[in-house]
Amino acid sequence: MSDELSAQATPTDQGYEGALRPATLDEFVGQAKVRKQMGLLLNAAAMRNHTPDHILLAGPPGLGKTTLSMIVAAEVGKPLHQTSGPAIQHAGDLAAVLSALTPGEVLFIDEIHRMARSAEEMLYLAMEDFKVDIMVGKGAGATSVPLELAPFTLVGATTRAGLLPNPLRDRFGFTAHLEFYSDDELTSVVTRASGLLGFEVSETGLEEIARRSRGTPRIANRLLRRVRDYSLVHDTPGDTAAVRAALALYDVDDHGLDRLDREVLRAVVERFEGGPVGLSTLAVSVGEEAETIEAVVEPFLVRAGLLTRTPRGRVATRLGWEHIGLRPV
Ligand SMILES: Nc1ncnc2c1ncn2[C@@H]1O[C@H](COP(=O)(O)OP(=O)(O)OP(=O)(O)O)[C@@H](O)[C@H]1O
Repeated sequence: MSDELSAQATPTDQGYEGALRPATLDEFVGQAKVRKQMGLLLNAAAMRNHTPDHILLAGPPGLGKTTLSMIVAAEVGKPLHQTSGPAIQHAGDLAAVLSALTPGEVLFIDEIHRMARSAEEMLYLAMEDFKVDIMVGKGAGATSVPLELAPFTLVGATTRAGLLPNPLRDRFGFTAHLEFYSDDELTSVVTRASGLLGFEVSETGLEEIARRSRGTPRIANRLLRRVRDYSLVHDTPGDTAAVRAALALYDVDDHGLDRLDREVLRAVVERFEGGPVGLSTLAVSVGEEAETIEAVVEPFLVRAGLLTRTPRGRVATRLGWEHIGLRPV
């Protein structure tokens, strides 16, 4: 990028995802029940001058878990310390993170279901009593030393709440289940984002983007940025025609299915005669991780009424067959 351009371009100009992130609960679109529950918990803690209770945020990717963790830190006016389950592979890793926390700091652990078991058990005591037992020395001479921690608020995020052991899940004072967003909510998301980007899009164009964003704000903002690129390169206004042309270029169909969604649905219909088919068999047939299919693709296909999950496996619905252009056998 040329120097003068890089000097002028701000993160918002660049349209980086983070630059569009809501900074307060008021700016956070949708999830009305979660916002009310979270607002109550934060206000009550502030009135008591206490650190808020620990919060678990569960839901598919891109629905606002990281955003909410940042909002919690902003609302309590304390620093946010971010890490992730995969980065905590030993109890020592967690002890280092916890002992560095200052009073009232918010600790965000993304993908908390992927933390090492030894660290998980250390977290139980830390969450409940703000202390950890550190093993000092090795072998017969090893001793356990209690370490007092500063009071903190843990915000855990997971796309697989079912994988969390009960002792960990039970220690969260509040669990928020983030749902997919409605088309109207996503229209608000992209209306706000287009204003931040200074990119004017017609109302019907914004509604079209929202309708094809798989119920997910991250995707809505990403599609908006692609339409913005298309509009710039082709020197065309952000109207419905530009939206449709840009989304066609990026293989997003009328219902918001992307290439992988269609591949999975087509595999169930054509290779497994509509199902039932098991998750691992389906994952192998499309060359994807089972976790991606289960956490990203399926929740959307099920919500769109194209696929159902049965005890015997995944089954395509009549709508699913028709979406592929076939009739159920
Ligand atoms: N409720 C919302 N209102 C407006 N924008 C939102 C909302 N939720 C998410 N976004 C936008 O979507 C982007 C992705 O959200 P975020 O990173 O919080 O998702 P996530 O659930 O943490 O995803 P992952 O599980 O992949 O970490 C944010 O940068 C933000 O711009």
